Amino acid sequence: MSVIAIGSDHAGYVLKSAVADWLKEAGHEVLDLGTNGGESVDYPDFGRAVGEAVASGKAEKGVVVCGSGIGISIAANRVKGARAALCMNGLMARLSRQHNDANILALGERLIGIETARDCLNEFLNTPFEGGRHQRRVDKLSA
Ligand SMILES: O=C(CO)[C@H](O)[C@H](O)[C@H](O)COP(=O)(O)O
Repeated sequence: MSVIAIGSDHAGYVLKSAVADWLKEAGHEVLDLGTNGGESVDYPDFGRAVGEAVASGKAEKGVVVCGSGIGISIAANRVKGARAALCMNGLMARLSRQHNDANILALGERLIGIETARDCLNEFLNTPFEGGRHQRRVDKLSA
């Protein structure tokens, strides 16, 4: 199985812990880049850490979580090579893989329920990129 980097701020810590458990259950190696508790921290630090782990190849994919998922997805996407997709349901996560070859899933702990988060993770991990016309567009993102 693959190495998956995870990171969150304080507002995403509980969901990040659940994500870590789900990933381990599925046989993945988890690279947990923090935060490690509920004390207030800044999401840019953790979004960047996960973005760098994925862009450098240290991890195959990543998952980032904050309260809304917005701030930490912005932070991850500032790293060249990171394609973080903020998803609110399984269909968004599936499309982020099929069309965008997303390599980081962003979730908002304060906005989605635990089962929806699990659906998002399953779609993100198990859906292949479709390539074809989408490859040309992803190449433009990288250029
Ligand atoms: O970046 C965010 C909002 O776009 C995240 O939801 C943060 O987790 C949130 O801003 C943290 O808020 P807090 O009031 O400091 O807990």
